[in-house]
Amino acid sequence: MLYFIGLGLSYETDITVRGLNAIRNCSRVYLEHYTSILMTASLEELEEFYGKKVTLADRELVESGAEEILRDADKEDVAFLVVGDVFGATTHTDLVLRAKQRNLPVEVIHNASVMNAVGSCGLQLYNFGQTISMVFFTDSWRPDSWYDKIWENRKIGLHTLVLLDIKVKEQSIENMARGRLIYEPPRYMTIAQCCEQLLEIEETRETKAYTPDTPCVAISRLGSASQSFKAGTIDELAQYDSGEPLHSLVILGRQTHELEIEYLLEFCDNREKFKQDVINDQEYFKPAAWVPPQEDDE
Ligand SMILES: C[S@@+](CC[C@H](N)C(=O)[O-])C[C@H]1O[C@@H](n2cnc3c(N)ncnc32)[C@H](O)[C@@H]1O
Repeated sequence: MLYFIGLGLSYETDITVRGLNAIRNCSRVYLEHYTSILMTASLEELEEFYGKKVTLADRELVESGAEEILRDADKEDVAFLVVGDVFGATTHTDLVLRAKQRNLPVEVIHNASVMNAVGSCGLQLYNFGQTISMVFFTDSWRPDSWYDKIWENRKIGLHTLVLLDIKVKEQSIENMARGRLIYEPPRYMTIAQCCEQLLEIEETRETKAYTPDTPCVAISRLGSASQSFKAGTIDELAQYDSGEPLHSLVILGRQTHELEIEYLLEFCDNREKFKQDVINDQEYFKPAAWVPPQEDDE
């Protein structure tokens, strides 16, 4: 059996009882290690807790060396662990499909994901639109296809969850070109970096999917003892020190409910200003008034 097991958001003990039991019967255990990190447990702590050796699976192993992970999964139990939920990142459906194409038995054991735990900032999950990923800009690569998705979400009044890039095993261009397997220290995008990139692309596009005054909420270290939320405009959060990773951002939609706003007021510096920012943003993005179709009198 190939088990895909979600680990939850933070602690080694966030795993479900069913997930833990499955791991204990596995002959090989892989931990996916490029889309997210378990914030409060090291590899050694996980190994001790499971009583098993755990192999870190980087992007190369999962995408190019998948055969190694799938090997003999019809004869023995193998576990592929994912921080959060298995399907909280888009990449893992590919591995599930490959296993199914080889007729390997697959079982998924779910867990909490940033995609649902984000509700603890007070915004209702039912009011979210498409999630976007913000990648680190480089001098020559500043992708902005996410901008259109924010625009689409905001046009129909929905919130946008922005997941922030992490680079845990990255080679410099020079080391890559020279074939040297030397990796840069891990990097995690901060809320301020994300907001600066949002502002830069709005300045280039100028179609006002959002403005510097659009209200947002910064979500840091969700599910850990130090989880924190900060509500403010994009401009304000571009100055915010979000601390240790991991971080996500939510750009508010126009349909923000008054209970959602009340919840968010706990997390802002100036309640009156934040309320006014929400009203101004809603006014700005208000859809054109509905005009009934003209009756044809003839
Ligand atoms: C590609 S997603 C993977 C999500 C994961 N599989 C899950 O289901 O939660 C990784 C990104 O989600 C966000 N994220 C994940 N866990 C988080 C947490 N505990 N607090 C805040 N943001 C988090 C960060 O932006 C991180 O870079």
